[in-house]
This record gives sequence, structure tokens and C-alpha cells, in this order.
Amino acid sequence: MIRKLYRLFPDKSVLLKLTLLHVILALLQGVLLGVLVPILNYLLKESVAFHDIEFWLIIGAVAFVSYLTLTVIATPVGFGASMKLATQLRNNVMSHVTQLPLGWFTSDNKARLARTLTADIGLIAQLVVTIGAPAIVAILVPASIILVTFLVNWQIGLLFLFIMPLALFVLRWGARIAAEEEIKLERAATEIAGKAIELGQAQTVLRAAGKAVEGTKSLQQTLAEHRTVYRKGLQRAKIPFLSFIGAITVGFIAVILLITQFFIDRSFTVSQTIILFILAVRFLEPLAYLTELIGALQAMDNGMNRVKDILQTPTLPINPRHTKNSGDTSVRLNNITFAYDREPVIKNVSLLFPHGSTTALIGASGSGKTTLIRLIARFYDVDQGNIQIGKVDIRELDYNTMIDDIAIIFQDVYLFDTSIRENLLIAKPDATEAELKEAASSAQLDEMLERLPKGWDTKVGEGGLQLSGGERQRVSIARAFLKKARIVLIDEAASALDPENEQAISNAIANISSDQNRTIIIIAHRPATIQAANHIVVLENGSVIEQGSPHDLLLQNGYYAKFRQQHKQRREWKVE
Ligand SMILES: Nc1ncnc2c1ncn2[C@@H]1O[C@H](COP(=O)(O)OP(=O)(O)OP(=O)(O)O)[C@@H](O)[C@H]1O
Repeated sequence: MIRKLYRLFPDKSVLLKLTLLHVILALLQGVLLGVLVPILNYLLKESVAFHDIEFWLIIGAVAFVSYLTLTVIATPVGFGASMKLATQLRNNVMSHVTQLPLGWFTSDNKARLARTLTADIGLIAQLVVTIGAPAIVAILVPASIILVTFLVNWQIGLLFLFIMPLALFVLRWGARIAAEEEIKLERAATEIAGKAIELGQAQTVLRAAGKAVEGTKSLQQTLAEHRTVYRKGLQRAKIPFLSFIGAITVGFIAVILLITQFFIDRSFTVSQTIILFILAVRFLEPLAYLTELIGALQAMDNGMNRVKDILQTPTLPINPRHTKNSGDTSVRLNNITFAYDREPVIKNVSLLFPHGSTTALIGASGSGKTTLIRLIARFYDVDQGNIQIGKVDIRELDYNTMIDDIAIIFQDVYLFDTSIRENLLIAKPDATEAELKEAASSAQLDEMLERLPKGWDTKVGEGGLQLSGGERQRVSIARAFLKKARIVLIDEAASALDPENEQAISNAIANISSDQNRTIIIIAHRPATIQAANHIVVLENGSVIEQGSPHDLLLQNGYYAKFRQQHKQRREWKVE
């Protein structure tokens, strides 16, 4: 377990210092017990002079003062270390998940991640500090007492030597069962978290269907299962823990009987008998305390396993050569095929998005437009073929530089629950005021910032929900301007926007595509956006069925021509 703990932390210095502190504390306890033997030996003699025990008293006093001082220091040191360890581990997990394929982020895994980042890591960091010392003491003190006892009487020492591994063996059995039950309990708790997230996400649908109460049934069922798992776990762990207590008690009685027998036989002096009684109590006390610790130790071990599981989930392969992009922002798809599960949703697609071009992707719902955008941003790797940016396979490119070059404007933009300014600064933390203003202006945010009473400092609410969908998308476009992203992938809002927002977004997209060095790919739903494109690609069922300039495609009279016709008719109906 200790090895696992050390492997988990990239910077081991905090853990090393903490372990050293705990070992010193345990050794000092051993020294305090050790000096008791000669002192008692002298004290129980018929005549004793102070200088006989002076040396041992000084050692005892130094050990005692050191022990007290270190115990006082241990609390603030422990708290500080706990915070550092939690931060270290959280950063490690977070940086790992940013490199995982998007497919990993299912409801279950999101709940697992949330529990690991909060509960598991918090528990590990806290327990390392709070139970680290008692656990080391509970092992080191009985071990050192065995040594001291051998010096006093080898038979009792031998008995201790027999009791300790036996007790630890029974304890391991109990710990294994407790660990199995804790895993079941944690699974049940994660399921509750997953169901709670799902319940939150499904509120709109459930309420619209008038099923708000029925929607909680599945969560209630999961809660009931959690209670059952807890009850069964307690039942199962009872037997081994009772056996452990039994083993300790039998051992203790045997030691007491043997000491008494030796005393009656006059094999032991009074002082030896008293010393051995004290040693027996101090030997068994920390061992008995292990039953309380073992549950926490197992919880910590399981928590570490869950953190390890996430850290060992394979990331998208990263090329160690970290090839940099040359400045050419053309995007080329070479015969790519991709499946989320078994059935390919992108089939043998070859396309070129030339440097500086603006391409509109259109096609029926489910035709694979979003998937194509995700593959270009390397949220997933293709199964066959390859994608090149500037003639280099994206798997060969330095991932961070590549992602820095790309801005993605999703339909459902997520904003952080902070001010508009902070949300923009995520794209470029060191942006100047002038850069912020320029980006906001290009993304048509000016009017919105003037209208909002707190302007740039307006809080956008959780997920940005205090802004309209169109406003959120404009904030996201402003981020792309600020980031000076050279490849911009836009999933235009499919739902109806008010005319003001629609116009503002069209202008913002026109502004972003006016830069001849940017390559823009837009999943377009509006004729105005499509008109800003100089190239159209039509997808159907994961394949390209049409592509060319808007003019050429109109002449072909295919999907694009019909799409334009339908929009024209819709506009005419609205006018009527
Ligand atoms: N995360 C996912 N896991 C499994 N299948 C998925 C996932 N995302 C999309 N799909 C499936 O892949 C296919 C293509 O979906 P995609 O979202 O790329 O289409 P789209 O053209 O963008 O659709 P829309 O216009 O409705 O957004 C669909 O059959 C969809 O059900």
C-alpha cells in the first residue's frame, strides 16, 4: 500500500517528510518504553541511588520533550501536507483527463471523475495525515516491544512473536472482506451520483412530460440498493473482525497467565513481572487499535485504486517527436473511417479544406457533421485513413500546439460560472484590455456588453445560462478571435434565434472568415452563413455526396439546391 501511495504522487518530497516525521514519532514512543525497563529495574531494587538512573532519566526526558514538540508540530505540518498532496493529485488527474478521448466521458465516468476528484482524493490526502502516524505506530511499537521483551524474557518474547503475525493474518482476512464491501459501496455511491446528474439533466424533459415525480424513481431505487449493500457489508465484515478481537484477547490472556505462572514459580522477580505486564499492555493496545484503522486504511487503498484506474486510462496516443505546424492551415481528410461503436458513422471520406478557405458542412441530422468536426479537433482518433493539418498527420503534431491553433464554437456553448471578462480570458490569460475590446467588437459583443448593467463583469451563471444561446455563441466566437486561432470549427446553432442574435452571429462569422489566413469549417444551418462560405460539402449517412462552390452546386440541382429552395420557401411563408 505504501508503494502504491508513493507511486501515485509525482513529487514524493511531501510524502517522504511526512513519513519521516511519523517514523520518528513511533521510534520515540519505543524509546520511552525502552527506558522504562532499566528505570523500573533500578527502582524496584532494595536500595537505589539517583545517579544509577540519571542517565536513563535524561534519555527519557529528551525523548519525551522531543515527542511532545514533534506532536505539536505534526498537526500544522500534516494539514499543510494534506493540502499539498490533494492539490498535486487533483492536478495530476485533471491533466490526464484532458488527454482522454471524448468517448470516455459517459455519465458513469463523469460521476466517477467527480467522486474521485472530490471524495477519493480528499480522503486519501486526509487519511495519509490522520491515520499515517497511528498506522506506523501500530506496527512499529509492537515490533519494538517484541525486541525489548526478548531482552527481559525470551519465552514471553516468543509468545509475542507468535501473536503478532497471527493477529495480522486474521486482520488481513477482515481487511480483504472490508475492501470488497467498500468497493461495492463505492460503486453504489457512484451510481447514485450518476443517477443524480442524469436527473438534473433530464429535468426539462421530465417536467415537459409531467413526469417530474416519476423521474426520481430510478434514483430512489439506487439509494435503496446502496442501503442494502451497506447492511450486507457490515454483516459480512463482522466475523473476521470478531475473530481478530478474539485472537488478541486469547493472546493477552495467555501472556498474563504465563507471566503469573513464572512469578508464582519464582522465575520472575517483582520488577520483571511489573515490566512484562506493562509491555504486554503496550504490545496489545496498538494492535487492537488496528481494527479501527484498518477500515480507514482499506478505504484509502480503494480510493488509491480508483485514482490509479483513471490515471491508467489510455490517453490519445501522443507523438513524442512533437512536430510543430508549419503555418499552413489547410485540413485534409484522407480516406477516413470512424465508428463510435461498431457501425462506422464516417465512411471513407476524403476532403480538402484549403488554407484560408471557409467551408460550410451541411446534411441531414445524424449524417456525421459534428463527428467530422470532432475528428479534426482530435477528440477521437480515426479508425482508418488520416487527417492532416498543413500536410502533417494530426497524430504527429504536438497536441498542445495543435489545440492552441484550433478554436471550436459548439452549438451548446458552455461558459464558466464567472464574469464575461474571465470567460474570454480563458482563451488568452494575458490578453490586454485593447485585445479584449477588439475581440468583443469583432464577435459583435459590443451591444450586449453595453446593455448589461455590469458590462464585462456580468456573471454568466452556471454553464452561462444567464445569457441567451446566441449570446453564449458570440462569447465563444470572441474567444476564438482572442486566441487568434488559425483553424476555426463552428457548429452553428440549429434552433431559431431572434433576428438580432442571428444577424450578430452572421456578422461575427463573416468577420472571422474574412481573415485569409484562417481556415473555417462551419456546420451551417442558415443561408446567410452558407453564403459566407466559398465551398460547400454535403454529407449523407457518413459519406460526402456533393461538394463544390455554392454556384456550382446550385447548378447540379442536388441536395444543396433543394436545401436553398426550402429555406427560400420558409422565408416567403414567414413574410406572408
Ligand atoms: N458519442 C456518441 N456515441 C455514439 N454514437 C454517436 C455519438 N455521437 C454521435 N453518434 C452517432 O453518430 C452519428 C452521426 O452523428 P453526428 O452528431 O456526427 O451527426 P450530425 O450530422 O452532426 O447530426 P446533427 O445535425 O443532428 O447534430 C449518428 O448516428 C449519431 O447517433
